[in-house]
Amino acid sequence: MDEFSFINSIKQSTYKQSTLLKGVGDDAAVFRQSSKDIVTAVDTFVEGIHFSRKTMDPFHIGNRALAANISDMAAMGASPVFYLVSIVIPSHWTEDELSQIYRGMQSLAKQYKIDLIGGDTVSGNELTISITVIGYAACGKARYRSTAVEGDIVFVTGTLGDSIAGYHILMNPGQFINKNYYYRRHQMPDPRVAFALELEDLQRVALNDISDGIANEAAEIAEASGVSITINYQQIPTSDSFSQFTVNQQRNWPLFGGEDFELLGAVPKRDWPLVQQAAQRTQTMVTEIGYVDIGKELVYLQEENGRKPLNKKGYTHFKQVKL
Ligand SMILES: Nc1ncnc2c1ncn2[C@@H]1O[C@H](COP(=O)(O)OP(=O)(O)OP(=O)(O)O)[C@@H](O)[C@H]1O
Ligand SMILES: Cc1ncc(C[n+]2csc(CCOP(=O)(O)O)c2C)c(N)n1
Ligand SMILES: [Mg+2]
Ligand SMILES: [Mg+2]
Ligand SMILES: [Mg+2]
Repeated sequence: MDEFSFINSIKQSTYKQSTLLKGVGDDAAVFRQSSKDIVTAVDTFVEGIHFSRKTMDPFHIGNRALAANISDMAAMGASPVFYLVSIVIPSHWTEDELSQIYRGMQSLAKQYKIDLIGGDTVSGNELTISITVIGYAACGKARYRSTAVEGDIVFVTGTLGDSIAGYHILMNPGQFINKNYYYRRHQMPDPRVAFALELEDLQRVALNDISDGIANEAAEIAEASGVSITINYQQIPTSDSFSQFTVNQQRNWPLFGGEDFELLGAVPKRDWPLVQQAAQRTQTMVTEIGYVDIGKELVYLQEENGRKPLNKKGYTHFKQVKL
């Protein structure tokens, strides 16, 4: 199959979004929007860095690549509407595998009613998928990392550390409880869009999605807002069967593991009940894990024996730490 028949094979025959004027098939896509704020992001997914053939099937690769981008929309309080896919394909990938990658994306796209409106196809050495996502936020309601204020409650959705646990089990096959749960959390994470949109009535909520681990993500909120954040270690939510992992893994994974694609947020105390109601309406678990303080843009970890600065350790490209 050549580049052009490949593009034809992945082109949607109809589009779901009524604002689209031109999708795949010209030099660029066109959509018209006047009443919403447009939110856009791009994230790249590379073989050997974000996945290997051991950790993901082609379907998961597509699904996970798009999920990471949709998660950035959730973190902005935006509803995803369009995506563009730039793909670098090594020659050994078969037509069937490529079509599975696109099926993985399409299944999420169907769930979120989003359209593939463009992209680029190139041959190359490492399978690389770079997805640009476009979303809409209600005017003035995009959520920024820079809006946390002293006295806010810090919360997180879901449970943390599951994705790296899934990765660990995939890489070290053996006796583990709830393997399929952990695989799913690593291979097909659920972005928290519904929950984030349900927060629309809140005047202020700082949000960040957890791609690199809460230590890093909390630091991003602290730096952007010019505040410090204290996380209470005991309150960090983990899944029921997490106790099967070693003491070190149980400690490090929820803080530094990353790729959970849960949301970390900060809201005024008075709005915490509204956050809990939004969580209930969208069947999302939400846990208070700390608070915002004035201070030096630092993150602290509170434990029984006191409070210490939490290193910005986590997944950082070019600088890898072993967990
Ligand atoms: N190469 C780049 N050129 C221009 N802007 C960039 C580049 N890389 C990142 N950015 C910008 O830096 C900011 C932070 O990006 P970052 O990728 O850390 O966020 P993220 O997508 O939430 O995290 P992750 O990539 O871990 O999912 C964003 O505004 C992003 O658009
Ligand atoms: C094969 C393989 N090796 C390592 C990892 C771990 N990993 C890779 S990227 C990343 C952070 C998010 O990246 P980004 O900042 O680009 O969003 C993490 C935790 C993996 N998933 N698969
Ligand atoms: Mg990014
Ligand atoms: Mg993000
Ligand atoms: Mg991202």
